[in-house]
Amino acid sequence: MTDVKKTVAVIGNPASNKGRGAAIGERVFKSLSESGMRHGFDVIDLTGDSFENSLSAARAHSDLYDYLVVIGGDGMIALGANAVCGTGKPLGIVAVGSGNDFARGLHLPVNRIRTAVEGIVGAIVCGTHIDVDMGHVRSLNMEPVVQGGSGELVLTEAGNPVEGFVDRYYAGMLNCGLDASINDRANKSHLPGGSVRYAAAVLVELTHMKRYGYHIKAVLADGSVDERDIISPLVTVANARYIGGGIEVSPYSLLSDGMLDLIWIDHMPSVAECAAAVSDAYNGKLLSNRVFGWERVREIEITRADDGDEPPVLMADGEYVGRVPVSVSAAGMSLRMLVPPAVAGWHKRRTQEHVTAAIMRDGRDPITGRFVEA
Ligand SMILES: Nc1ncnc2c1ncn2[C@@H]1O[C@H](COP(=O)(O)OP(=O)(O)OP(=O)(O)O)[C@@H](O)[C@H]1O
Repeated sequence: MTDVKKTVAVIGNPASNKGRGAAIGERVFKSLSESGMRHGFDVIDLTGDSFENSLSAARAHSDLYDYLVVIGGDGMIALGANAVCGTGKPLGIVAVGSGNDFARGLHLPVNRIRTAVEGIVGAIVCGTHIDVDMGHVRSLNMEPVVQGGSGELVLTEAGNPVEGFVDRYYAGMLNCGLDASINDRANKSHLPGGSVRYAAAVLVELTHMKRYGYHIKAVLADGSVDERDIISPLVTVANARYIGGGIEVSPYSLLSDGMLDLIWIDHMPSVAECAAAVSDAYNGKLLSNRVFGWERVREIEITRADDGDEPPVLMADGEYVGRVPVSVSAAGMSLRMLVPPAVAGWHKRRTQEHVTAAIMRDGRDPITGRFVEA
């Protein structure tokens, strides 16, 4: 490290895990502070009493720190990403949530606090980081604002809905249909373990799928525009690969390609097709299944189609976002992540060629996304 003393800001989630989150936060703070004494950096705590307050503190005090470390699940990573995206300040993560899908996709330790802290210290000392893409979702109209944790409307003192524009980055996926309902059900479940909750929610939600009406206008990888209605139970705009504690919904996602992956259910699936899709989702072959459409997009507008049901409240990284109409774009290489040298090396090795090989294996055309007929 250089002679100028650096500062690491830490943000935990004291409310998580029935209060265990506070103890985990203290443990990480203590451990990082001890390393700081050895390696010459300071540690400060910017944890607030809510998601919004922690995010505001991270933004308002950005001049006080050189690195931000968040402790928790995908929601906390979204908090960190929205605080430092586009600033060049590296984000470290101690993944101790219920899903931890972004950390999993990055090959970072999951639910291993000591290893995660050692990795962060190693990255600071060695100066290793990787730059990754983010999804960026913005409202096209002023809409009622929803609470991130519950999806309930935010009300004025007089009880009227507060209106505003969504403008946020997401690391994992923007869930616009059945996938948002699954996420919602899993969040409210009392079953033990994030992946068990998610799998149970998948099975329930598959039994009453709706035909949501979306109109999409997407700019594809080659610059061409795809505009049409999609009447479907599921539309997802993925930046990263996993959701629900390890379900690989977007196996072709590459965090350094400046693209997002649009995935949707192409036709109402039969029971047999649903069963095949569930099994494919756990072995990385979901998109070999003809129930799903896939397209690689640079940006996309999602509005309400004349036909179909009203899409639910959208979710991103397990948090409620707001309703369509929205525009979504890839913010290429906009988030700098603190990763130890071994993880930085793994990312260099996962290239476009690997992804293209998986697309061809699944029988799709890498440009159009359509299945290539034999
Ligand atoms: N300081 C805080 N006080 C209270 N609640 C918070 C605070 N920070 C975040 N939250 C809430 O915690 C939830 C997200 O927690 P987190 O991402 O750590 O865990 P998780 O949901 O178990 O993880 P995963 O998304 O990986 O399943 C959100 O609903 C968020 O609004």
